[in-house]
Amino acid sequence: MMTYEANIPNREECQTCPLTFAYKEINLLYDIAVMLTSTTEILDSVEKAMRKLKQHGYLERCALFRKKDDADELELLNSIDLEPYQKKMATYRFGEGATGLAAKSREPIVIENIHNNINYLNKMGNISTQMVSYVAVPLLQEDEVIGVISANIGKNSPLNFDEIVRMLTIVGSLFVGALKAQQTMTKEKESLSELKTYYKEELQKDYKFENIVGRSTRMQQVFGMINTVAPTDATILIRGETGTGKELIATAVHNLSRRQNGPFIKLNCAAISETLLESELFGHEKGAFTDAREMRKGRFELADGGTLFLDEIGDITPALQVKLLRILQEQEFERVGGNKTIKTNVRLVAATNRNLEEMVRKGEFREDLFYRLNVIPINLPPLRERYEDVKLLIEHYLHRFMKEHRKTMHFTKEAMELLLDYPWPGNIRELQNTMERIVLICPDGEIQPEMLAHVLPFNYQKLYMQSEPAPTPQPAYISQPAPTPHAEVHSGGPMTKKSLQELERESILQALIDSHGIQTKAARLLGMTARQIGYKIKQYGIEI
Ligand SMILES: Nc1ncnc2c1ncn2[C@@H]1O[C@H](COP(=O)(O)OP(=O)(O)OP(=O)(O)O)[C@@H](O)[C@H]1O
Repeated sequence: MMTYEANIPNREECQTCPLTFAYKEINLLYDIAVMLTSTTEILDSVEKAMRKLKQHGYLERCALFRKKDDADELELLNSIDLEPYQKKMATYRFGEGATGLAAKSREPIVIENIHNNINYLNKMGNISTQMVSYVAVPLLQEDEVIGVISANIGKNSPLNFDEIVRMLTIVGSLFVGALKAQQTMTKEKESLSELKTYYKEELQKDYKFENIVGRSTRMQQVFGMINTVAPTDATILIRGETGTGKELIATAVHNLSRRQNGPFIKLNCAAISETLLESELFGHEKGAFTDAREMRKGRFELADGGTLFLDEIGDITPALQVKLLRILQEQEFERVGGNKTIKTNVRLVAATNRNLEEMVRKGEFREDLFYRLNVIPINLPPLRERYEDVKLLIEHYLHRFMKEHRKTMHFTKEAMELLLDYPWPGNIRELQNTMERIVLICPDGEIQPEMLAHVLPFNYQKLYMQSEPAPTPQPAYISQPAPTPHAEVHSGGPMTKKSLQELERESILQALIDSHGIQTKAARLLGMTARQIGYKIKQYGIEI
């Protein structure tokens, strides 16, 4: 690093030559700028810069404050000459003392004599008589106060107040610029590592076609359909209750299509607000709204050349339905806040567990959009309608989790019957979670029915364990003929839709009791998502 300090005279020495003095200032600022840009340890460099300013006799006790995110309050970011206990006290509300006043008024505050000025609060105490003045300069970014830089000025400072204010303004902006650059870098690093984790998780998911279990006629029909339509670019609408494998099937469609080497991008339309959803779908231009500091591509743009999976499509608002229709018809759109038309080549796979036809009838979902989406409908049956797959899935997940957790176990006939008779209201997701819990909780060896007490909803076991003799494995269909009353569940007879729903209601109620009314906890116990349990609580009119 170059320094230009040698042979440069003090102000007294160069009264006749103010330019030489200015050069000295410039060189000092140059050194600080180089220091800040040549490291990633910005706060260390800030401190070094403060010491340099002190060395030159310009400033003492220099301090950099930043505005808190959630309050009009300043907190100390870095300083020199302060003890830890003094640093703790160094917070100022906007308007409080000279430092707070600088933030509030957005103007530099100069206190000529700190020893007789009420605005100098001396919060940190221990001020020497050598320090006579105090200067606090607000730091602005895009017209917002983001902090304050301050310093005490000794009796012998070679600079006058104007020069000190100028010096602090320049140094403060250098500090802020460097800190901002570091912040952006950290954010980018974080989002890169999030992306890495995301892709790692995605890779770990069992998205390979051979991992999609299903020997039932209904699932065989689904597989046949996927094989036929995946290679085309047709829009697909996957229908099915929660946890029936809609996302898994969407991924299979992508992997079997000509777009398999392109991106597979997904978005759950129910999880976010309308404004956010619009910007997630179409992206936004810089400045489109308050938080839009940078341009961001939306999912339609990111999925260019690949597949976009829109889950919970039934949840989008009428305004967004119009925009979606346009993009489906014309394959073009504009980012939020922009007027440039962007072309995209995306294959859409949508999914929902809502009754779109009824929504169309009620005027809640556009009919034209419905037909655009419903080009190829794929209906995924719930587990209760494909009883023959339950055993397969139990075995599939038992093996998978045994391998994952390095355990060896098998079910007794009775334990398997208990699982087969359970209605699996949360479908495959619930079954999968239950199997992992079983593998984790049960010891190696034989799994007895009693051991399942901790993994199946309490009410189900109560119903089941009471039944004597042990029920024979009967399919728990709603499609069973001859509905039988609830009590017959105890004797192992087929469950009626009513008894199944009652069972589900009771399981949910029990889980809510077990989790002291905390829905997310109850959902976890049942292998459901918070949204699913919320929906069921509403459906069954359960009061919390
Ligand atoms: N046929 C299947 N064979 C094996 N595992 C499956 C099958 N279908 C789904 N799964 C697994 O069940 C879990 C739930 O599946 P998925 O997320 O695809 O359901 P979903 O219908 O999209 O759920 P939601 O409606 O809640 O979004 C996933 O872990 C998935 O791997």
